[in-house]
Amino acid sequence: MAELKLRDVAKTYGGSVEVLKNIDLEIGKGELVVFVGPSGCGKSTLLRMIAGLEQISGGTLEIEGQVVNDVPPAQRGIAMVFQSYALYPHMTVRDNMSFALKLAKKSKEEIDAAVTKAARILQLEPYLDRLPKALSGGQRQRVAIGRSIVRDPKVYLFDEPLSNLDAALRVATRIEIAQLKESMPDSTMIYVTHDQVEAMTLASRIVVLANKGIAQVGTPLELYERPENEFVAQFIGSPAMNLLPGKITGTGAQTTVKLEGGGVAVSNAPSTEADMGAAVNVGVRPEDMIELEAGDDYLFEGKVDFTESLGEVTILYFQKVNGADPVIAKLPGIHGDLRNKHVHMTVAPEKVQVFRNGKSLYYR
Ligand SMILES: Nc1ncnc2c1ncn2[C@@H]1O[C@H](COP(=O)(O)OP(=O)(O)OP(=O)(O)O)[C@@H](O)[C@H]1O
Repeated sequence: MAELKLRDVAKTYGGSVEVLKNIDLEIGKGELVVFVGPSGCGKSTLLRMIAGLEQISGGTLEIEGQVVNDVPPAQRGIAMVFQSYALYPHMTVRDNMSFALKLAKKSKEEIDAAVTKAARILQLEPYLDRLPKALSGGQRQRVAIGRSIVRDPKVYLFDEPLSNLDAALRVATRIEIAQLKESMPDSTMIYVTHDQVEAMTLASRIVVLANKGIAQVGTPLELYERPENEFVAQFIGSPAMNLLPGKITGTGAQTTVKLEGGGVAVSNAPSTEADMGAAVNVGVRPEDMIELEAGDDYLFEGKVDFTESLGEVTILYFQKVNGADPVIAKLPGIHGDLRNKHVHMTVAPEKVQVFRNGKSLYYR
């Protein structure tokens, strides 16, 4: 049974500002689902509605088969971890972690057992008698997580828990969260982030929110390899997927597209005769482009305008054509000065996406 079920959920602020609509989503027990999307798309709003901190304007939210739209936050069996740790500054780590259980009038033995267990999972045992001010940012975030673990919730909600940490600590804490999830395989977690690496590495499934709704739900690799639409194609991955306009010239199990730039793309995405001649965008990830000797069948050719050498990869920005975004290629390793060089590129057919009216041919 799904742990969490959202049916046709909507959110309107002040009776007129519609932020989310038609949200249908099921989250299974033990999943770690990550919400991503552009700023202001409603990620936090959706999380807060699940927590009960925000009224649901339409549709239903079920937790373990029970509609909880009107159930107060404390009775939903949910714990939320915020980006600001919201620890009580005058209480020790142990007291911070015990607080909710004391309020719930649990016995001292129960509280001690829960705190000891959470402290062990989070490696906080050496710090139990310290005040929050004597902890690092990462340790404070672990205490905040510990406060939710002791309550043994059905669902954990994380709202950008790592965004206040510096880069190195973010990586370390991200790995800790992945290990924490592994140590609690039955716990269901929902996680909001801006960070693609967090989404790709932590999620069992990613929910991409855009235009008030869900643009796609899938495993990280499904979203990367088979984006359903141009929005997801360009949102997941960095630099973003190139979109090259063209017309379909061959249909069947493979689709051939003659590109406006002169090249030809062959994709494993299937098409029908009705697609013949249709205007489409061909999607190609910068990292899938392979340099070709001139003269072969190329998908793209252009003059390199600018390069960035990152050591492990070199990013090529091609000269813009007709004011469109520059085409970008990412080549492994270090290259000599490629600026102004005329380069031909190809891409393997299984890596080529074709979008008609913004929607992938793979999803028909
Ligand atoms: N109390 C409110 N009244 C009116 N509009 C609101 C309210 N709270 C949020 N909004 C609007 O709802 C939209 C979604 O906000 P939300 O914070 O959920 O987005 P988000 O995806 O989490 O954004 P970010 O990534 O920037 O944190 C925004 O356009 C925001 O301005």
